[in-house]
Amino acid sequence: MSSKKIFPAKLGGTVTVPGDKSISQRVAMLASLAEGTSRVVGYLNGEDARSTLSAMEQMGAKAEFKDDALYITGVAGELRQPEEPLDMGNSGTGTRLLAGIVAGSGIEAAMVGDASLSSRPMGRIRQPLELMGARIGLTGKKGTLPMMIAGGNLQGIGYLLPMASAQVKSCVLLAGLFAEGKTTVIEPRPTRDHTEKLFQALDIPIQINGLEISIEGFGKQGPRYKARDFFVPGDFSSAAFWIVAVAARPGAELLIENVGLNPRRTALLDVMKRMGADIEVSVTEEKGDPYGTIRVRGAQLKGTVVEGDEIPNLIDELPIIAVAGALAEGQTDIRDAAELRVKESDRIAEMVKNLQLFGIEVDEKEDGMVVTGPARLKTPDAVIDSHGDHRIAMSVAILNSFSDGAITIENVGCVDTSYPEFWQHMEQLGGTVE
Ligand SMILES: O=C(O)C1=C[C@@H](OP(=O)(O)O)[C@@H](O)[C@H](O)C1
Ligand SMILES: C=C(OP(=O)(O)O)C(=O)O
Repeated sequence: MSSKKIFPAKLGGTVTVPGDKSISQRVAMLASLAEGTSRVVGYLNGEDARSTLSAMEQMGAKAEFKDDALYITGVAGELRQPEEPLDMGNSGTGTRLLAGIVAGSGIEAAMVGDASLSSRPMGRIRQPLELMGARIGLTGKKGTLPMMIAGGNLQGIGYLLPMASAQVKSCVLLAGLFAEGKTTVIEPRPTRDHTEKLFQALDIPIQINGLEISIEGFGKQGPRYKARDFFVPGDFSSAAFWIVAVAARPGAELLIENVGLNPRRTALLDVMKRMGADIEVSVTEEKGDPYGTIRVRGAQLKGTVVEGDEIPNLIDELPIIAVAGALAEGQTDIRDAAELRVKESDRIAEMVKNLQLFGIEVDEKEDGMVVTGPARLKTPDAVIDSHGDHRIAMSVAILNSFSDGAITIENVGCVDTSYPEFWQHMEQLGGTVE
């Protein structure tokens, strides 16, 4: 089990974060279904993106990395039945989105994953996929993996999402590509819209009317569209760690280039500005999934409330927002975020426990937490276990950069799922990691 020792440090400088995990995985799936070869620049070289790509290769797509780009040759709508179970590793996004595609096609496939993924709820995709006519078996104890999918002959449905989840929304829309008739999903709150943007880029007919999204299915022969080139911007969720590390330290400065700026992903910037951070954004490309540059100058932060419609647009940033809360003056109150309990770990329980180890005052709530700062950090003697959750490992590493002693974080291999260069970038920005 790998571990890292993190020393206190004032972080700052210039960094380019690796490709967006959500966009990379959607590009892998959609380019694999296309007719012809797509050239993809910026594809994330992380484990989640790799397991999704391997699953597509098992079903007939061809993928090759050449001269800094990924070339994906698609199956023109007709997936091949995989001979082995699809191993989705640690990826909730890969599993839930791909389940929609497999259910839509006429093939049968099994999906498996690591211990963390095998504890995450899959009933949320079984319900709409069964309503469309697929057969889904969840053989795990509590509606969890392994999953058996027998697809084909789907009918379009109208579906009101029971929770704000871009994964469930995208699963239904991807299955809808293969259905007879129209599929409509209605979201309770706006969530990331990368699937919709990629459908538009590929000229797949999609109608978006506020929170209601519809597509006309291609029917059981599967979707027919041509390959194209894709650019994957840097992952805002990876940039978030450095944004908080610098925003919370008066005098520090940071420049992040070529980073995704989709407004359904960047609510952290609004939160940080409310907390008093000095942040400037400049958009390089507005079309499709926007991206550009973020400049941050550190300040003494103050507490805020994070709740409601903001939550889905910063869902993966909540562990690092809890860290910002610990460094800010007054209370930071995170609400409406019960979904955090079913991520790679129970992120509410894990962050509460970890903040308490540093001596920070924090109250656990069913759907969030209240953190009181500014904390005088007490470097824990104990080693901290990430419990296999990449965002917990990286958040604790940033928190310790504000401490006055070294800590050891155990079980850090998980960081490779989304950000393999994280430790190297920490050193590049002035940190010391052993
Ligand atoms: O659609 C996506 O790419 C994602 C959606 C979110 O999950 P939910 O849809 O479960 O909220 C997010 O937490 C995950 O990291 C990526
Ligand atoms: C929740 C996450 O990913 P996934 O659901 O794809 O495993 C994440 O990256 O924080």
